[in-house]
Amino acid sequence: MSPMNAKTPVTVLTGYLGAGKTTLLNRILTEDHGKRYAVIVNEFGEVGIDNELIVGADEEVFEMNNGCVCCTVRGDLIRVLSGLMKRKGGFDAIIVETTGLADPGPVAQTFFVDDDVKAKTQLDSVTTVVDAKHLPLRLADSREAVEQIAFADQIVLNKTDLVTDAELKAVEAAIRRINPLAPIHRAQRSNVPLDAILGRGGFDLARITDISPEFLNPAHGEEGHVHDEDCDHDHHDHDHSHHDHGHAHAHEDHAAAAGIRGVSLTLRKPIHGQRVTNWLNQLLADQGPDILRAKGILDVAGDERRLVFQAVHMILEGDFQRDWKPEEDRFSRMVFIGRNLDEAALKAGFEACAA
Ligand SMILES: Nc1nc2c(ncn2[C@@H]2O[C@H](COP(=O)(O)OP(=O)(O)OP(=O)(O)O)[C@@H](O)[C@H]2O)c(=O)[nH]1
Repeated sequence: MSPMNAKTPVTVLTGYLGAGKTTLLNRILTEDHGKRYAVIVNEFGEVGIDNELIVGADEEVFEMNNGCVCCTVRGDLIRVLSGLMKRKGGFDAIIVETTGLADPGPVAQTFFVDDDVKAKTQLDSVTTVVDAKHLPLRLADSREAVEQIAFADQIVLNKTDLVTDAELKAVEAAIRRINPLAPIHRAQRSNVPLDAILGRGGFDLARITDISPEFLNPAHGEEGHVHDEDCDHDHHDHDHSHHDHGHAHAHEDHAAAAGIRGVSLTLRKPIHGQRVTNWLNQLLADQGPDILRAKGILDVAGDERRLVFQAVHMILEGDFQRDWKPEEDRFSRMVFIGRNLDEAALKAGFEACAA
């Protein structure tokens, strides 16, 4: 399962206007890490201050042949990536910075769909930079801001210098409600350790348990649970201290206003492989436009390996990966992030897939 080491990892960097993406990018480009990064910036026709960076991409989004409006890819990005991959020597990694108002969906889907891109690159993560001070406002007024959090494999919670500890916890709680899965890295001036965010395989479920152990653990509680110190660890990041549960329910309404939230489901019985595949395919076909992201690790009856899957809207990919370890507690878990999610129906559908 690792043809991926031949592929160049790509980080999609997203985040609302002014969140700190360029600050992070500058750190990536100037720190002494001995790696060669190519940066692709999409400028939406503006001449931005970003244009010293390596390559520009035009906004060119198209629908895929299946006619689903949620399935779009970036033609410009495919061309720029293909061009980069042909360069002699290549790059250790590629960063795609999207502008603050972009929907990360089409960018992420590009990596699943185009054969050439798929053969040569590997989406490492969608990394979203969030402004801790302004997030509450953005969640209330900007659908893009909510979607960027929903799509994230990991989140850089920046500008923590501008908020109190209580505000910070409230912001984390609001993020968790939308995206129960993505590790949150607190930062000032985007000073997150680069090795904590790049090359972590955040998009690839093979490593998801390394990154967010809570993903495989039984749920701590109901929807809206604020993770405690056992959750959300990034093992390289020592400045996290979640000593309490923050009870920041005042922010619930913001995410609710955009209607996007995360639902996570756990089943402690082996799953019937074909049944779960059929169910997921049907679910995504019916609700793909509303389901922004889904991820899961499944204990399939009769197989010693963990089945992992990952979806962006309707595009679903799944793979048997490493064996369950003998001492490992086996169970199946999936997370859906989207709007209009019917938790009871999802739960019933999932449970019906038991072997
Ligand atoms: N106080 C404070 N300011 C920050 C921090 N990080 C970045 N800034 C400032 O916030 C402003 C925006 O940062 P950028 O890195 O340009 O943000 P961006 O996300 O690239 O913004 P766009 O290109 O507009 O989408 C700049 O003036 C930064 O100096 C931080 O942690 N704390």
